Amino acid sequence: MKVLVADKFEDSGLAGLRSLGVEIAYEPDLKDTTLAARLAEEPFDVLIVRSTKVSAEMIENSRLGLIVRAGAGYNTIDVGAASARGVLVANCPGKNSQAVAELAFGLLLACDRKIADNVAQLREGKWNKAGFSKARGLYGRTLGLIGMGNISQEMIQRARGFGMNVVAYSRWMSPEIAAALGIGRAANLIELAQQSDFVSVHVSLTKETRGMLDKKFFDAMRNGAVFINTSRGEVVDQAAMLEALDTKELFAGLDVFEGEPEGGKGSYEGPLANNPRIYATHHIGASTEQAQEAVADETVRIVREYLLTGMVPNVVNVKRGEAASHVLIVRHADRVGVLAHVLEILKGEGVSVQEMENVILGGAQAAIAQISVDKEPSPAATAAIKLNANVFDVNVMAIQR
Ligand SMILES: NC(=O)C1=CN([C@@H]2O[C@H](COP(=O)(O)OP(=O)(O)OC[C@H]3O[C@@H](n4cnc5c(N)ncnc54)[C@H](O)[C@@H]3O)[C@@H](O)[C@H]2O)C=CC1
Ligand SMILES: O=C(O)C(=O)COP(=O)(O)O
Repeated sequence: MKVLVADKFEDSGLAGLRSLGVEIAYEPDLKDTTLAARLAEEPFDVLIVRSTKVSAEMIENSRLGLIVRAGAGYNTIDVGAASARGVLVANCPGKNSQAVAELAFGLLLACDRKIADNVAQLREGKWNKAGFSKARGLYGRTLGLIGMGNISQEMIQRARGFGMNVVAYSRWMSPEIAAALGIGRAANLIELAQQSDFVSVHVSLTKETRGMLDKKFFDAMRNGAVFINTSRGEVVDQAAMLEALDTKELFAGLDVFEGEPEGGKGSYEGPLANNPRIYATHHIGASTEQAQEAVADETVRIVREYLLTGMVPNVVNVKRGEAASHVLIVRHADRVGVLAHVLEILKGEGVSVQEMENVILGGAQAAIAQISVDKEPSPAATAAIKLNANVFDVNVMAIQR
């Protein structure tokens, strides 16, 4: 198996991959055309990336079977194109969430105490205790969280340590779950903005979340509030945020930017770099030793499972049973050709198999195949399946959703 690592990756992860006996090409500077050319020229089975973009063209001109996002957000991978070519995409959920929560709190405190400006002025030889004595403080204030995934859950624990109240907006969090987490629940983003002194965004970038934090949201924020974004720049309407920094006297702590450079070095001259109301970091949320080691371990686990079993943990592009309407349960003698017989009959009826599992029972005499299909096979097809001497029985069940 050939594995291409096209991003910076921990030594422990490279050692873990080597111990699997796979052939590794570690080329962390590949991107855009150089990555496309490399994938087209050599038949790699697995591609490992961090924030490096993986386009449809790269996927289509490759022999990849698996793309691993060594991190959480996979918006930089054309998952639709991967699905269309039968390429699995997996990520490492929850492995860097503590690191991101730590940075989000760093930005939150930095915005409240203007730490970067303190440092900058002292380095210029200026003492300005008077100018920097207007912080609001965190204790007793309300932190509003957007999204309730791995990072938000880490944020709750840290907010508790600072004596903050937490309110969250989430699509799936019921009042009971909010109560169990010991936090408040905002019915929508406007309510969240109105209730929060500090807002921190932790949603994945999707077509629904792109530009989700718009002018209406920023208009609803409290005057002088702090806005933290460590998720993705594109979740925010940048013009609306920039306007609100002035009109609502907000401060923003940002780790991510629309159109940020790929990789470790580059230039950035966007409108967010020089605004005195913005404290910005260089997309370093996940970049702690602990987080990178945890991500590397998980990446090695994913590749190991793929290599040894063909199964992939944390796949993000398998749609389990969504198109299936019926399931066939075929109890049969464990003999060569039985499943081929069943599939041949289904094919003759134009019935498409969605998922299939065949388990062998103790003693290795008999097996049960569960085959989910996109429409109900006719009674004639079921009868034809039963005609095989090695088929004991066939049941067809409608899937209840
Ligand atoms: N700055 C950095 O270095 C890092 C940034 N991230 C970013 O943070 C994001 C969140 O990370 P995790 O919490 O680990 O992911 P997660 O998958 O555990 O949580 C994402 C949450 O977003 C919610 N969500 C998605 N669409 C939504 C919508 N339309 N409305 C409301 N909620 C919605 C989901 O329900 C889920 O609870 C990642 O997708 C990634 O973009 C993640 C790790 C490092
Ligand atoms: O895990 C994520 O979603 C991140 O944004 C981390 O990005 P990185 O691996 O540091 O390029």
